[in-house]
Amino acid sequence: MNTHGLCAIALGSNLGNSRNTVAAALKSLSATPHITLIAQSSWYQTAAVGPPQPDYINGCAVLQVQMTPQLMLETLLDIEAQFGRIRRERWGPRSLDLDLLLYNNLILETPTLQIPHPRMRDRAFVLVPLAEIAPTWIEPVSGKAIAQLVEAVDCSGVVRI
Ligand SMILES: Nc1ncnc2c1ncn2[C@@H]1O[C@H](COP(=O)(O)OP(=O)(O)OP(=O)(O)O)[C@@H](O)[C@H]1O
Ligand SMILES: Nc1nc2c(c(=O)[nH]1)N=C(CO)CN2
Repeated sequence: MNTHGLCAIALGSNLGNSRNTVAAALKSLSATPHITLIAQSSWYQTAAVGPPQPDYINGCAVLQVQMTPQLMLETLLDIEAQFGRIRRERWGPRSLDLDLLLYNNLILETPTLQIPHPRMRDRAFVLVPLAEIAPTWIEPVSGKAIAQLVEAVDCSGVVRI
């Protein structure tokens, strides 16, 4: 049973005042009991992947947590709800999206939680900010470091702001 560890998370928003939302969400997470902010990336403006929609603001953080992966997911979903996310179409616009990317070197597959996040390896909007703060972290499914994974994706739509 994993009761504590180092997590990487991704933040994204493309509805409302996205810059304020992602910054406030990270502040709220950092102020949560049993969570300590270790590192935060810059914010990026990124071209939307999926259906046509406005650009996103994306970023990543590394957090030390004293909670299980499941409880960490619930914490992220609670904060999404607090920031008024309306769940609509898959991959559609959202006021706040929080994804649990990595938890130590854990591989976990349950119906409600998959770690590493299964789509992180293909997503420049995740890998570019994560490479800033955790380049040597090994993504355990591919066995590759974040710095290696970022070299394999097209980063042209990801601009630091
Ligand atoms: N590692 C993970 N991080 C966040 N949510 C996860 C993870 N693994 C599984 N999920 C599940 O995915 C659900 C959230 O799906 P959501 O609607 O945010 O998908 P999405 O943001 O549209 O797409 P994507 O998952 O590709 O970013 C959560 O309720 C959760 O149960
Ligand atoms: N650039 C970008 N595109 C996306 C994003 C995101 O965070 N950034 N999130 C999505 C749904 O999770 C779908 N598409």
